Amino acid sequence: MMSKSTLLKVILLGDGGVGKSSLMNRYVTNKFDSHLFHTIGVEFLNKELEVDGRRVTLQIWDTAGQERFRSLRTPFYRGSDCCLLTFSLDDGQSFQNLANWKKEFTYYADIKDPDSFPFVVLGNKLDIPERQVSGEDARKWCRENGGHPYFETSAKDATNVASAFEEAVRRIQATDDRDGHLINTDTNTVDLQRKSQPQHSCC
Ligand SMILES: Nc1nc2c(ncn2[C@@H]2O[C@H](COP(=O)(O)OP(=O)(O)OP(=O)(O)O)[C@@H](O)[C@H]2O)c(=O)[nH]1
Ligand SMILES: [Mg+2]
Repeated sequence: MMSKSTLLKVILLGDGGVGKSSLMNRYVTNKFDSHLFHTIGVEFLNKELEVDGRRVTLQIWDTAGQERFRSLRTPFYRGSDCCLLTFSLDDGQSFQNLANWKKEFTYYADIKDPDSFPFVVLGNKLDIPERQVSGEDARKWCRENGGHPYFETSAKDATNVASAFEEAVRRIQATDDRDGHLINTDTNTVDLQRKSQPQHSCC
């Protein structure tokens, strides 16, 4: 008999060029492309993993960070179980914009209680020596904006990428254990007590 696997939707948000697609590709396919094209709209990839003895299917949604694609990405926010707010450590403006990304997500995903929603913050491109954002400033922002976990990652050399996605799963599980839940991908049954339902829409 197959064991149960839970489907979890995590969404990567952040300015164009911070490395969202690269983080997803590194995690799912273990590859890195130094000349990746900007994303248009959204794309997603699935990854099976086990966290603390529980099997999950992580559905990672990668969105277009450029402002001109705003209307193409926002319809896909609903049903997210966790939001990965991403900036680049060599780009101070992308860090400044985290608050806007959080606001955009909270509005379009229709999050009723942002304080208890699992956000994880990623400072990417750790491998680049010219930093514009210190770990101290990033941690301070996370502390003051809801106590979000913070990871410094490099999609290029794979630093902390798996740990960041695993933390996303832990945060979701902690929230779900509190609220009651879930979707079972083997039986396709839905627990109607769950607050947010994953959606499987596509363009
Ligand atoms: N040095 C370094 N370069 C990276 C890293 N992650 C991504 N890049 C590069 O940064 C550029 C932008 O990366 P993407 O993954 O396309 O960025 P994105 O956030 O998906 O951008 P949009 O799709 O426009 O929203 C690419 O040339 C990547 O190769 C990293 O960790 N280190
Ligand atoms: Mg992209």
